[in-house]
Amino acid sequence: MVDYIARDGVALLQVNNPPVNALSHHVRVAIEEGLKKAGQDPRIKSIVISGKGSFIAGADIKDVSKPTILELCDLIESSGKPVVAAIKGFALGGGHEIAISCHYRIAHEKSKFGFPEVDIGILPAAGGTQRFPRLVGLEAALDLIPSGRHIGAAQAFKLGIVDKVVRGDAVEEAVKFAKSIAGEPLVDRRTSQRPVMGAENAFLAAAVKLAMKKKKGMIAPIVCLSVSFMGSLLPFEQGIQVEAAEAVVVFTSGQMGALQYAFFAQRAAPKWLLPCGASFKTVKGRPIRNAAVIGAGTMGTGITMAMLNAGIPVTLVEQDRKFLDKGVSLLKLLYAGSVSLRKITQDQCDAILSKLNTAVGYKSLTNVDLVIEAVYENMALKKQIFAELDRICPPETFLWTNTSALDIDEIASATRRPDKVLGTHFFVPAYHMKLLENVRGKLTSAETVASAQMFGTRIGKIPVVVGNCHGFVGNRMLHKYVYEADFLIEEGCWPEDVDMVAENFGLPLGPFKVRDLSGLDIRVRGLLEQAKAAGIEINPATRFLNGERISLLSKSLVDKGHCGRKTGRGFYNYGKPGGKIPLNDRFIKDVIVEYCAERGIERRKVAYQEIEERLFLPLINEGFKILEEGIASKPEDIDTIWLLGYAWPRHTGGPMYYANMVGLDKIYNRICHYNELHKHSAHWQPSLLLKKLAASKTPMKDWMEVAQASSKL
Ligand SMILES: CCCCCCCC/C=C\C/C=C/C(=O)SCCNC(=O)CCNC(=O)[C@H](O)C(C)(C)COP(=O)(O)OP(=O)(O)OC[C@H]1O[C@@H](n2cnc3c(N)ncnc32)[C@H](O)[C@@H]1OP(=O)(O)O
Repeated sequence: MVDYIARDGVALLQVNNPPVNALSHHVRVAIEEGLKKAGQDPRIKSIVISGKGSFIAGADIKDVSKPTILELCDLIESSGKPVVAAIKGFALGGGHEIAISCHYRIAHEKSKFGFPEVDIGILPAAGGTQRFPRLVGLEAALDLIPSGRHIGAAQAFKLGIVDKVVRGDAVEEAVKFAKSIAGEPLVDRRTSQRPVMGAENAFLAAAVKLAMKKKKGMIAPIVCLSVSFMGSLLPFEQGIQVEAAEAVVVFTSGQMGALQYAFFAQRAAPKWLLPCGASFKTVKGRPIRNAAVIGAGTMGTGITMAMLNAGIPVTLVEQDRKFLDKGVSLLKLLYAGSVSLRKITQDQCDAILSKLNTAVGYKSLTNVDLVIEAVYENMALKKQIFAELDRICPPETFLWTNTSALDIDEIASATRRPDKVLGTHFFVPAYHMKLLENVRGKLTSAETVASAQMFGTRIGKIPVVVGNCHGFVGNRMLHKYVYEADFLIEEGCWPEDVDMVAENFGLPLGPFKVRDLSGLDIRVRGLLEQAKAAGIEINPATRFLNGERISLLSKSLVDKGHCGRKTGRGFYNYGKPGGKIPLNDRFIKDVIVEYCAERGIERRKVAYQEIEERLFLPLINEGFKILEEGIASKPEDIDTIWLLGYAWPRHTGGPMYYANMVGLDKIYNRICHYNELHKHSAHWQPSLLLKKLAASKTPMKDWMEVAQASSKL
């Protein structure tokens, strides 16, 4: 766990706990033993702490509550022999706290530093909230501790975290340095003994405001701020007492469990398993050497960029030169923006763009490993494209479709290779959003799934395999939330009432602000197409479609020119087309009241609790139906989709984890209650799996056993 290597008067303690050198209990004990051994050996004059491969990525998240890192940090700092941290890779969390307890820090130029504790719901409670401000000053500490942000070695040097940045072997350099400082006094090298620079509170309010915005609803960042600030006014030992007392607050808040769950859920989600038993362990994917994207709209260019950024050569294809040129200009503009923001250099930008080819028509696609079609959502068009691609592309080429809801099997039926057809549901903007829903059809092969998962990871996404149904996992659940939001308005809420509840729950924007952003006309068009497909003519009195309650409120607004932000008015008034600040509007309220009156809907006061339950319970219920049907293979997949694709508040773990926290029996009873009241909405019919799990009180880790046993009956 920790190798002890004594050489020329220096004891090198090298942590060896793959994959990331997490500080498990045994590692902590072994470092302590090494320090004691070195302290007692008169031949040893100085000590170096390093990690094999990387430095230390922090406490082991599985046993984070064992509070011995604090003592370890004190032991390091109080050592009579100089201790030097040799940092390669990551010095995070408890690893960072160990580094700043050392008397000196030598770092490789590519190393990274940060306090990600807040993102798993805790504090740097091994003295980090007290030592760090003493090392870098209060302003930088109040920026870095609550944000959880990683910084590179160059910035760490500027801030005074590291004493020297090296290009070569950090351990060798540290050992050399440790020898050179043997016997030197350490008084001013003990971080805890320094005063806090910049302890005036002018920037405290700004830091609190920022933490409330960026880490909405999370307790740990705010506690970090207050503890670091209070500590700056106190002697170190008293600051440590405050830190310990506040650590209990975050450790017992419930958010820690949810955030730790989210951390592991996100890492478990790419590990796929199909109902046939094939899995990431048994099937290898085929690497993608080159690809083509059909469609140079927002999605197509975004997907192209995601691939180019990962070094995959891409041919961007359109049927019309004008559209192609427009897409390429947009793409070049985005890269130019990255250059001017210094996210990439001009040379990197040129290297990326050198891998971009363009084509009008599909004829040139005779030598590609993968084609991703990203035209607009129209089944007939997609089938026509797939049939043509099937004729032109080599038989082994994967044909994937970017769709957010359409039937993958029907698209695959247009080809002679349905085993190589799969849905890749990217989220907007596709070059940035981390989530990729990989949708397997009935005939999609395990090799295709494995290849899509490998591809997703390569382009920097978290890929999650889901089954084929309307809307897949994310949008299928979202639709229920959107429906209920509309019904709440019909029944008496104003848009701002509903949005406030959703935002208080932790979502960045409520459903109506989101709708204004994406455009009301889009949903209305979808609804009208659905009605047309069902052979139903919509008229002002229509309230049901195929026996299901629908709301045409958006249509009434669109008919009056309210299409959202782009027209300056939607559910809110934005002052001008393209305006960004939503204002409540009497005229919009009049439209709502008139709409209800025309349909004889009596408006009433809807309580806060009802709004919250009606927004989130149908979505959760749908999640259980998705598990029951095998559309998702584990609850972690659903939660990952919601955390990454829909900005679900991370400190509640995701909808399935949240349901488990609230209690499945309570969730089930409330769904039954609303099912009694809303017979015309199938989304209130309780999931059978939820019913079983609630009755059996099955722990979350065993839900899938119950789901699988039920599906075999
Ligand atoms: C009652 C009151 C008591 C009060 C007592 C208070 C005491 C508290 C004292 C101290 C506080 C200190 C806390 C901490 O240090 S918390 C941990 C902080 N560190 C992190 O959050 C880092 C998390 N890790 C990462 O960000 C990344 O893993 C990475 C950047 C280091 C590397 O990324 P990458 O190369 O992409 O690898 P993966 O993320 O895929 O990880 C590989 C593998 O390793 C597992 N893993 C990573 N980090 C940890 C960890 N810290 N603990 C346990 N396991 C970890 C990860 O799950 C992957 O596993 P796999 O899926 O099985 O392969």
